[in-house]
Amino acid sequence: MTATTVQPTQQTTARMEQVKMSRHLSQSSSCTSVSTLTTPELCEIFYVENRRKQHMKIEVRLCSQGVYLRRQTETEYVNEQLIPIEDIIGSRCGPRLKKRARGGLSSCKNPSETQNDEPAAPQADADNSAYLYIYAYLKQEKPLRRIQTLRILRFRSNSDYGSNLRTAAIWHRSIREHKMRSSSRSWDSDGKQLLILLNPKSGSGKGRELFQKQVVPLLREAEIQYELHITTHAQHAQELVRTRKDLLERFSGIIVASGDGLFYEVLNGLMERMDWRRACKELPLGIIPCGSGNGLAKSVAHHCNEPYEPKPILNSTLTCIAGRATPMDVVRVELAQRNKHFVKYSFLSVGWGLIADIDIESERLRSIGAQRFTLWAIRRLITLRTYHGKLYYLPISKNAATPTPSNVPASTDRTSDDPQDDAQCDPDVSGHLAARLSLPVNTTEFKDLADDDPPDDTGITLPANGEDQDEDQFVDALSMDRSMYRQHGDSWHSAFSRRTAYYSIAGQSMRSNCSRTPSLAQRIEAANAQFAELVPTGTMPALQLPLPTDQGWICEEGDFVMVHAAYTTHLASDCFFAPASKLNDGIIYLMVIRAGVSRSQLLNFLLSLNDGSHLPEPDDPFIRVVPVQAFRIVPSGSQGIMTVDGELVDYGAIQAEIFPGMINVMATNGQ
Ligand SMILES: Nc1ncnc2c1ncn2[C@@H]1O[C@H](COP(=O)(O)OP(=O)(O)OP(=O)(O)O)[C@@H](O)[C@H]1O
Repeated sequence: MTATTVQPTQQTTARMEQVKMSRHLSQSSSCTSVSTLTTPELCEIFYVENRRKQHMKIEVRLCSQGVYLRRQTETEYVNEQLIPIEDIIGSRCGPRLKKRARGGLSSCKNPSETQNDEPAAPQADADNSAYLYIYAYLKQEKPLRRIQTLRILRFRSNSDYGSNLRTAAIWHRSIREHKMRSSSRSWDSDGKQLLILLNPKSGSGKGRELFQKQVVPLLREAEIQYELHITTHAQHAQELVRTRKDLLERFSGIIVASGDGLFYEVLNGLMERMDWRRACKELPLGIIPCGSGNGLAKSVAHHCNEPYEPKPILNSTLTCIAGRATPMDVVRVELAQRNKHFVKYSFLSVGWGLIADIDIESERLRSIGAQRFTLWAIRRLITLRTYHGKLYYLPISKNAATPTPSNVPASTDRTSDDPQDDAQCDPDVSGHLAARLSLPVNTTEFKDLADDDPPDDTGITLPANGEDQDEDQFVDALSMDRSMYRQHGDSWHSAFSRRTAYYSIAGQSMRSNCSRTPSLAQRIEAANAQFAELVPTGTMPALQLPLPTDQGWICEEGDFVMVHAAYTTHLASDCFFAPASKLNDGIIYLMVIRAGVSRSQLLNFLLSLNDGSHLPEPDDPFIRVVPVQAFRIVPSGSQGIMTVDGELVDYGAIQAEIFPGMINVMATNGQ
């Protein structure tokens, strides 16, 4: 018979198979209701038999908050569980899956292949049931972690597989619709896909394998279509993002499966596009940490109150596929390189002195892993260097007008304003739900049976980490798009050539003085307007020009052990550098350490970086943290190390200015 769950009077027979519960079949009646939402609430009764041979009735409801399970034994004891819709990453319906395949199937496929990925109908004499697999990663606050959970519903009311599948498909579709409503973004809307860029050389060089084992199964469970590109050389990702013509038409977001270096390439590739403004607004960026530092991935997890360790790749993938995005600040960095000036866009840090030295010089010890930082820090402390130069900064003031590129979305994080979010985060939501559904209140938490239950072939022993994945399919998917097109205006990548055209200087515009005819003036106006569209214009004068004296700029000259600017909480996953930072606060945290600081104080500072307890006392004469919106460093001499987002740049004058909320990053608690 057909269990069309939208008919209130219809009787259904159904069965649920659930974690480590033994199989049993029984008749049940259906209860159904139609919510005020377009997507109906679904409700069915399933039966299982527990280990003590007790028959248990399980009511399963699907509503906008999630999947609600209420279990009742013959003695009327009731327990319940709500699997929140935001913790469900996807579902799948079809014939019964082999046990190994449930936790994550196969691997990435060609998009055209995945279109036809409908499960094959079973043989005539085989099981005619259709199964619904619901994949969830339940968030637990204390300790903060995600618990992998699979619920399997078995539909077998009808004698033929097709009818059972249709019933299961109604549930599958409804879960998808509720999920799309709750997440507010859908990575596959308008037939778009996610673009995933993977650096096979990042970190320990196992990025490709880790992606295949940990990321692919989750993408599969979430039914996310994607196009994977594996970089073959440095700058590859930047070139691809800069030149790909159909980037916005084809993709709904970009995920970087790598370290911070590849994210830096992607950000700069986006900013070098003629349509950078639209790209920043419409293409959220995600990070899956396969590198050695992984400062951004840890900062995003911190921002979202998501777990990171011990499974950073799995946790970050869940964040990327949650279907939300939150604005993040970007810093425009202008630097000199062989007498030319360049602009780079940064999301993490600018470093001069101690930490930049340790980061870059310890590269030669890369083979020993993260301990290279500790070893080199000791060496640097013994042979402590100081650098002479000038540091200019513009402190954050309430009245200060931080540059906001026009048309870039307002930098408001709507997390806490969203009433739906509040409802979803409410730990008592299941109790509320029970009350709303007029359920008994003497409930306890719904628990799976103990782990030591012998796993049967319907039980769930997770994770199944893709052991059955097909290596060939994976290789097939590694297509590399080499389509290139010439951009208009070659010169616009260079800040120098931009400046020779039209460049805003501290509120004024540099224009040709020989414009006597109105038509020329109009042309200049038009060109200026066009230029304003091409690059984000800030408030700082160009690097070689003096800073204004009347706008609150402060200058310090002297010997420095370090000046390190950060705009995310973590510089690396174990370096909680700027604890007060928010992804979208428009603040650069400038850590300044002056010469004269004792070695013991420095050692203490470095050792405390991992938990954020390194911050100085407010009256510390040597170490200070200054919240600024822009700064400039002019080092004396030509020997030293400077980094932008951990990448080595030419040593010399450098300046930076923050653009609040210029890009969007994938998050679990954003818009
Ligand atoms: N196929 C490749 N071969 C060599 N280098 C590459 C390749 N693809 C990208 N790169 C470069 O490798 C650099 C480092 O990459 P990435 O940041 O991903 O790893 P990492 O340095 O280990 O991590 P982190 O930056 O978090 O410390 C990037 O700057 C990028 O330009």
